[in-house]
Amino acid sequence: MAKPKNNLLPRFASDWMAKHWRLFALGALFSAITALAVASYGLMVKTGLDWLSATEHGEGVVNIPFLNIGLPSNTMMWLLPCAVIGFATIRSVSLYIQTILNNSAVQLGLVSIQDALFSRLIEGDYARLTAAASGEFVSQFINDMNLVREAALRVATNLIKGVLTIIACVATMFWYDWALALMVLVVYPIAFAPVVQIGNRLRKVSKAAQQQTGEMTALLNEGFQGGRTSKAFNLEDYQNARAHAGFLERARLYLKVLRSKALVDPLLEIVGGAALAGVFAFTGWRIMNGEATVGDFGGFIAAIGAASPEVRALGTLNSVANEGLAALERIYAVLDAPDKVADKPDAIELSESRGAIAFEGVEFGYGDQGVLNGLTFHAEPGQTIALVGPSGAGKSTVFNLALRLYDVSGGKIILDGHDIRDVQRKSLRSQMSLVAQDAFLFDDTLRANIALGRMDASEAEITAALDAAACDFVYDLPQGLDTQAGEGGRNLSGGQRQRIAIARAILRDAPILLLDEATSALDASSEAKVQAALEQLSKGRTTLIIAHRLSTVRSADKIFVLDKGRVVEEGSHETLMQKNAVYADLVKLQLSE
Ligand SMILES: Nc1ncnc2c1ncn2[C@@H]1O[C@H](COP(=O)(O)OP(=O)(O)OP(=O)(O)O)[C@@H](O)[C@H]1O
Repeated sequence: MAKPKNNLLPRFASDWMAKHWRLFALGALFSAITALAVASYGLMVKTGLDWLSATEHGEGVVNIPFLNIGLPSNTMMWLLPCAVIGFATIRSVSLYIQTILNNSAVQLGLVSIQDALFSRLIEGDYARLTAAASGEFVSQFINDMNLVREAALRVATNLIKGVLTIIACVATMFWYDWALALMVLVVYPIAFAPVVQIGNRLRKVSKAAQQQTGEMTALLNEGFQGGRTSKAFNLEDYQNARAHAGFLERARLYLKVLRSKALVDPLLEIVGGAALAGVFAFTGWRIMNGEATVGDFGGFIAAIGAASPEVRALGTLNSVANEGLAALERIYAVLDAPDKVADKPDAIELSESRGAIAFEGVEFGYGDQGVLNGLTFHAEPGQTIALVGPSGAGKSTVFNLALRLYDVSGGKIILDGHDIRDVQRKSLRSQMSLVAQDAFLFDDTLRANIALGRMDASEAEITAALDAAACDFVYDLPQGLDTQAGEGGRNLSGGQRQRIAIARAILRDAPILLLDEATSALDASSEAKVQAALEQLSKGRTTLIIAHRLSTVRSADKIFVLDKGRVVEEGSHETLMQKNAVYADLVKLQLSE
């Protein structure tokens, strides 16, 4: 269950930011120094104006605020410019240090969020990964992180500096003229109410915009990956139209966000103008009555001038923070989503499986529609079992369930006498070696892709696996085993990818082999070699084979013919041929092709 939204900020702070409190605290210290340096401008303007008007009236001594000492006019000539330069230098240096400190703290926090989000997705339910378009997760890492970064930075940078600058400026304003300061203090909060409202609205709009960004990323991904099909079928117009609709929607949502955001600055502008007008009128009247000096007026204006950018930054900070909160909501929704497939607290760790697998009355469906409907079959240790049947019968689903990528909705799967739901998933999967239909490779070297089967394999073991899987093509590549596989293995042909995936499975040396159309993309001569290697490999291991080409499963100990998620026939090749029913028909059909 996702936690309530109002928990987000404290959770965000304690989960990710609190551990970097030292950096934030130092950042806050430098923020305070910056704020005081900014507020000092008001005092210097007041002193400067009082000095100028004293000099104009022939007075030789100027009173220095706070210090309450009088300084000769000619000392002020050099002291005031030096003070201005000194405070400006302090302000610049502390601003720089504060920016670096806050950025470092936020960036480190973001690394932890990205680590947590990525491992949550990779280690969590497989169903979650396949349910959403891949672009949506990519977008979370890029766009949502940007929004969180922006919000956290603005809070760290502007909040303390802004609040302290405003407090210091307001304090000096009260010191110059309390009545005037009171007037300004009343106007600003009233003007701030709509700014806060805008921020709240932004949070909702921004959530929709971020959602759409995810869909957009998925659409672009699909567009680029489907380039071959798109060209072959002249689908450029179709692709352009889909992308255009996405871009338009993106622009619409962006403008919706902007319409709210763009209101903030003009609103604050009006407030600033009104405040200035009020100050002119009020101070003019007070100076005329001899209750204030020109220096007070100048200092007041300077204080408003110093506070205004901070007030404005706090106004836009609210919008940015709300956009960040919307992103945070999406991030926590992923982090908090419970896993359907999880290890029980007392789950057993399997050390070395014997390889006795049994599906007993297994029921399963990805959605409402049943895919497996009471599937029952057994594989004894060391046996080779073939699963054949029409497309969509549920054969690959059997592997998904054996690996516990999903849990059965009825019946059970037993491995060595244990219901696999009672076994730790990692230890279950380490008993199995899968060669999948799509033979996925990572964009790393071929050597690394093979070694992923067993991280501690030696070079000699890798070479042996390479030879057993008939990967002789590797030696013809200019960079041999150091060749980069490309995204998903796109630098290799389908058959080459399949052989590398087989080499990886050979190296894994697991007691159970799952071969899903493992040799379907191979040419006849490679297939014969790889087939021989797989037969050698399957000796002493339980092997489940899915194959459409029935010639590859003749030597299986037992063949199960699946249809609509249940076994409709079983036996060896010979018995099934003699039976002359479903399997025999499939074989005859293939022979006649
Ligand atoms: N991730 C998924 N989400 C929803 N439905 C799915 C998913 N994977 C498979 N299916 C559906 O489950 C059914 C069985 O699919 P499965 O891949 O197990 O069949 P198969 O027998 O291996 O087919 P083939 O021989 O074509 O590979 C199909 O109707 C398919 O549409």
